[in-house]
Amino acid sequence: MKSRIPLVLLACGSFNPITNMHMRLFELARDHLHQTGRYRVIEGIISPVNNNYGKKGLVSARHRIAMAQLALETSDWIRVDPWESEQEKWTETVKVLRHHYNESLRWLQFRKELVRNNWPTERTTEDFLSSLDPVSPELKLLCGADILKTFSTPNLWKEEHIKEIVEKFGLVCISRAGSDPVQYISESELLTQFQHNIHLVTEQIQNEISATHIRHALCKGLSVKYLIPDSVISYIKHYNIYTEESEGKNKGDLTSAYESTQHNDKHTK
Ligand SMILES: O=P(O)(O)OP(=O)(O)OP(=O)(O)OC[C@H]1O[C@@H](n2cnc3c(O)ncnc32)[C@H](O)[C@@H]1O
Ligand SMILES: NC(=O)c1ccc[n+]([C@@H]2O[C@H](COP(=O)(O)O)[C@@H](O)[C@H]2O)c1
Ligand SMILES: [Mg+2]
Repeated sequence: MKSRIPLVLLACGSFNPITNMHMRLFELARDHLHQTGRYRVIEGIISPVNNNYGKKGLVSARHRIAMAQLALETSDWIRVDPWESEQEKWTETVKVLRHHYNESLRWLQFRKELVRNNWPTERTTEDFLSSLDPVSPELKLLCGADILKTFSTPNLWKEEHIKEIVEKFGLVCISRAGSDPVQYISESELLTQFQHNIHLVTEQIQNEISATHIRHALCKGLSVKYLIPDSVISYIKHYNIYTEESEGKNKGDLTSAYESTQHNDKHTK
């Protein structure tokens, strides 16, 4: 395992709320990447989208992050990162990838400094030194197949961003009911060109868990037990998060966040 490329998986999305399937995406991706014999997955990061994303029914990032933290208490390798949600506005996904990539390089630099300065002397055992991986980790975007479909939605993703995602970073895409990733790739010249950097993973135990279904069930007072962790159910009940009122939030027009970014870009050039 040591000679393999260290790899970090980043999943972007609403996580409104986090579901068991969101966490399974990481387990499926890690198994698949390990089976290639080339990678060693070292970390998983969940990045809940900014409040300004403008998606229908999107509740505050404060709650979405707290719920993800509770859900991830049972994982020793996946964590939630608030950076994206703390920005002033919605951040395009490629910029979130760039941020986390730079962070992983900074962390690597920091660890190299530790070794160079021979710190901590008491723990500078063979074991400790060998745990300081000198190889830069790769960072890949982890998503469900529905995201691949949105790449062809007019005005939603910039062409150069899709190119950077599939060329520089790479994609791990998990199958999802109703989505045909092989078809989306064949229909896109760009995705076809970089398909060697797109890992398609099939979930054999099919299900149709979606956060929208969970929210709708909660609004109707129906049980969501065994679809999301008990700790998250308790949190939702405690703060009465998903109600008809919360479902009515925003117009659900996803291009509005994108258009405001375009507008700002024009004015900062
Ligand atoms: O209904 P919405 O609110 O859209 O919620 P969702 O379940 O699709 O969840 P997110 O949008 O927060 O998705 C975050 C990521 O998880 C993926 N994902 C969520 N549920 C999935 C499932 O059941 N199978 C495969 N991918 C899934 C999705 O494609 C995104 O890449
Ligand atoms: N141009 C872009 O970078 C772009 C466009 C649309 C959605 N996204 C991201 O994809 C994810 C989609 O999440 P939802 O499925 O919850 O809408 C979000 O993290 C969002 O920020 C990115
Ligand atoms: Mg979704």
